Amino acid sequence: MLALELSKAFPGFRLVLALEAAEGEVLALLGPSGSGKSTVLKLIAGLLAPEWGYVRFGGLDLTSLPPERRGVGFLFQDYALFPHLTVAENIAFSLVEARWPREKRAARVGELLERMELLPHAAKRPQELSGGEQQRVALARALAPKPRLLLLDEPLGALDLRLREDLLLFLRTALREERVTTLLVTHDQGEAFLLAHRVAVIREGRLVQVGRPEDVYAKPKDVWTARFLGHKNVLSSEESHALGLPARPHLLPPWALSLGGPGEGVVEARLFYGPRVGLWVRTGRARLYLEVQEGPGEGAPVGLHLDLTQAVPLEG
Ligand SMILES: Nc1ncnc2c1ncn2[C@@H]1O[C@H](COP(=O)(O)OP(=O)(O)OP(=O)(O)O)[C@@H](O)[C@H]1O
Repeated sequence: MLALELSKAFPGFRLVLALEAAEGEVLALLGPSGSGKSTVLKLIAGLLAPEWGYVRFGGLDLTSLPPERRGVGFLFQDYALFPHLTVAENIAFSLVEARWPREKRAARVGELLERMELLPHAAKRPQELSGGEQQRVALARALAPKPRLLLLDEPLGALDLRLREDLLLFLRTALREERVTTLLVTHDQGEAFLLAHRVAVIREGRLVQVGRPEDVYAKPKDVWTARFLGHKNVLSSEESHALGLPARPHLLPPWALSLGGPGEGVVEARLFYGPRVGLWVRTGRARLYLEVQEGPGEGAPVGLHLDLTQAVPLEG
């Protein structure tokens, strides 16, 4: 198990955080830019020293160990592959350093080349690879020495959208197959939801909420978290009251809205996303968003059915 309690201050910023992750768990640290996610990873890796606190992993206190003795693998945003080494040599690099015997090394590299679908590229140099392929090599290199704890900082950050999607599913399988305890930093809630067993939402150096993706999404703690997780129907106290809910902020989750009922709304915007259509509907009492497979055009009158029993009260 990974357990940590850490505090670190920079001018204008303070991190105070306690977290736990089970053996083999993928835990995502999800927060906006500047919330302190990378700082947490650096503290765990030993690249920064905390003001106070500890990092324990597998019954061992890592807090005072230098980075190289922590048994932690990491993949940071600006991963740099060694340009003069082949793909296979890049992956083997840390195994050579750690003095793995030749046969064991070859077997592990072969296993990772296969798992990462890099076999055809084994003898190439990094500059002959696409961005996505390079990213897979970097991941294989981080996994090679079988770290017990893996730290990933925006592992898909530098890639374009389509590559991100491909690699996302790939990474998901790799982490689960390797069963390595992983802390993953991202500002993208979709990425966190897909990759992680649990998500820790971080804001301004503090933990806001932690839980399974499904639970955090369905029951965000407060208005900020609901918005950050991508919810569109976050009602103010006034809007809640106008809809017949108690006068405090509420979330209407997507499953609380459907088309139908008396046509008291007007489609203000119709957003075509391909597999789905987003509709912003203005009613006399609120402006609400829902997604449907097909929907009426802008300006069309439309009925909205709201299931208010699904409304989630939010802290302000
Ligand atoms: N070495 C440093 N010296 C001073 N301030 C720092 C240092 N490192 C980070 N900070 C500040 O600490 C805060 C948190 O930074 P951090 O990099 O942890 O955020 P983040 O959530 O990882 O952001 P991003 O998603 O943009 O990488 C920021 O305000 C940043 O400016």
